[in-house]
Amino acid sequence: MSSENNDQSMTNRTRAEAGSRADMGKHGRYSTPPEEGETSLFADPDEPLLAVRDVRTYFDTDEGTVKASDGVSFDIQPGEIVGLVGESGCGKSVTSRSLMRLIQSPGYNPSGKLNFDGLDLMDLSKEEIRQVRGNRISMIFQEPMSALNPVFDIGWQVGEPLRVHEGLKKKAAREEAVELMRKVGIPSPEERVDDYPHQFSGGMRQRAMISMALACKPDLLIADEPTTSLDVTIEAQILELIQELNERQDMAVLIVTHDLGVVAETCDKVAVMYAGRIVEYADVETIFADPRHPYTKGLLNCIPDPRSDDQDLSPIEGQVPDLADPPEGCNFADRCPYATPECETTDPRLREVDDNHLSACIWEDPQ
Ligand SMILES: Nc1ncnc2c1ncn2[C@@H]1O[C@H](COP(=O)(O)OP(=O)(O)OP(=O)(O)O)[C@@H](O)[C@H]1O
Ligand code: NI
Repeated sequence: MSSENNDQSMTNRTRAEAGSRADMGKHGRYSTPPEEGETSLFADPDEPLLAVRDVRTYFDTDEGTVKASDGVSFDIQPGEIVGLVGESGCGKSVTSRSLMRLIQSPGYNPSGKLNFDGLDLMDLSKEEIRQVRGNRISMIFQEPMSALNPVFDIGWQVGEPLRVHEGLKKKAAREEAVELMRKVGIPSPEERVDDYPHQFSGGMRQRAMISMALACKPDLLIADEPTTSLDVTIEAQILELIQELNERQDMAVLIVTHDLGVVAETCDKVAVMYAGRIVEYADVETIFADPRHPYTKGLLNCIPDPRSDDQDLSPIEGQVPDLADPPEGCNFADRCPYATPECETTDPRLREVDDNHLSACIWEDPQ
């Protein structure tokens, strides 16, 4: 991994030089697109827990190839909470599921590199990836019933990863399940351990799913809209729980959400996704204080009223491009108030516009 990092800083330096030679316009410096196959992100990269590089998740369908994720790159450092945010249909769930190789649809055609602590997850066999899933990387979903089986009691299910990955016997796994349930705030866990999922409320099911995901102390938890189906009070409690576990266990979290409020409250870093691509990536303060990509600026201009029920991000005029037939240049150009003729023809790639701040706009600071 360290040799890769050296390569990264070299290619970034080359890119910075290319940028400084280029024109200055009213939107700041114009970037020379990096060479195809260049995968570096930061000039001074830390050692990430997960390095996602140029991940493409294509689906071959009758209507053509749907490019649900199209060259996605970002890092997750150990113990950090990263938010993956964007409008509905932009590819957040496909991206997060592809990290765990969970997609099994016909026509599924992935590529790219997923370096997790020295393992290339893309290259692992089915058996090897099973060893990682639920053990070193766990996932929780919006709808807990999709992860919980209605015919087994909660204790059996929470203890399952311990039986599978750590070889615990039934009794020991059940005892451990009670402790895990206690840890996530399920009251009277020694009694509730025998309940079935339908006997749990929505919030308690979400807690049960989290306790199952945490059983093997994963290094990374992927949470896809973990609070979307919950009311605001329960949502706050679950987010607090995720943050607490992140701190206590030094567990990194990728939290997928369309809610910028969730991002502001919980995340250290933010990856903004638009039409299958990461368009901006920076720490949370920077994203809110100094957004560079016009799509991020658009999202922030339209933060919905917190008192309203409608928290969807659909404020920017125009339509998301057809992922089966994306435009030649920037795929946000036709909705972008700052677009210039160059934007129609140049495919913008993610590049460093400031220290640890990436944007996929050809302009460094459009305004
Ligand atoms: N199996 C599949 N075959 C073809 N297209 C698919 C498949 N799965 C997802 N897609 C398409 O990929 C795109 C991204 O979907 P995805 O579910 O990742 O979006 P999302 O950002 O998670 O949206 P939401 O916020 O609504 O959950 C969508 O256009 C979707 O129709
Ligand atoms: Ni989704």
